[in-house]
Amino acid sequence: MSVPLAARACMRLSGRIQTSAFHLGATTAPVLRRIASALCSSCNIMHGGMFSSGSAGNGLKHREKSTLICVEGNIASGKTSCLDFFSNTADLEVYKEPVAKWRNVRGHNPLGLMYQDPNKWGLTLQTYVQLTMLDIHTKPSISPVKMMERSIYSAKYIFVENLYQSGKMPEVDYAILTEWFEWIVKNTDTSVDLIVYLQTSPETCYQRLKKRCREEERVIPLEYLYAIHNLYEDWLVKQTSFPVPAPVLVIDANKELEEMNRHYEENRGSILSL
Ligand SMILES: Nc1ncnc2c1ncn2[C@@H]1O[C@H](COP(=O)(O)OP(=O)(O)O)[C@@H](O)[C@H]1O
Ligand SMILES: Cc1cn([C@H]2C[C@H](O)[C@@H](COP(=O)(O)O)O2)c(=O)[nH]c1=O
Repeated sequence: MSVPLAARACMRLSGRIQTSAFHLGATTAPVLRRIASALCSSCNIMHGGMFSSGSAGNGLKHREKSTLICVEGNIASGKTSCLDFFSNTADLEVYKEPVAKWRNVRGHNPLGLMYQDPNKWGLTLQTYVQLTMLDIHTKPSISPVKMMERSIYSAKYIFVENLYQSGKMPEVDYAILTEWFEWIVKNTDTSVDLIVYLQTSPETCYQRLKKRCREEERVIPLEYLYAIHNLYEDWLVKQTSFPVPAPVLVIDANKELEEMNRHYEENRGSILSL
């Protein structure tokens, strides 16, 4: 078999494993998922061991292969609390959203600017969010499992999309962000192995947002959380809007913190793809 053919065969195998793993038994699925994530997503050829790294042939470095879990959900749905819960787990690296960077880049606050005037500053914030997400996706791992809060995919499919659909982002800004996004996804390794979606009602998030009281977010109305919620549901539950990059595990996250933590403990294995 020629190399391109072998690569294409690997690509098909990898795709099949990724999409069907959740229909398999509890013992087979994690093993297959690990095999799938050991396949290089840039050229879809197995590169030595499970945690090997290599060059994609275009000068860009691959992420060392580990299982990547992205925790997704609306604003204040409990993502950070979920990552906090798992943060002391052995063999797991946790990456929270770099909100501190979005609030302070060299003395500027793009998050605050965007909430004050989305038309003017949406592109600025989303360009920086995309960069910081890419940074986390491509960080070489030292553990077999990596968990990150949101992803480069939700930044684009949820937040950029919301700005654009609500008429708060000019078409040219949307086009430029889309060009950047498509280039990044094609030329770097942003592959994801599992999406954990914390599903909440917008009302629950609104209460938690008010309780957290982040200064920049004081202007957020309930309608904004509805818009983000609907985009998430279309993407991850109905799967009708944009490509879903990994199997999705949906968790009802409306419950109180204690109950959520109990649920995380009881379902540790499936959440961490073990
Ligand atoms: N299950 C829960 N029940 C009640 N309050 C919660 C729960 N999860 C998180 N919170 C609180 O809600 C706020 C937002 O939670 P956080 O984990 O920061 O959400 P996110 O990271 O999704 O924005 C915080 O004040 C947090 O303490
Ligand atoms: C990814 C992303 C986030 N934001 C905004 C939305 C919130 O105000 C914060 C993130 O806080 P959360 O409690 O972790 O949801 O950042 C954005 O405007 N654009 C984005 O792409």
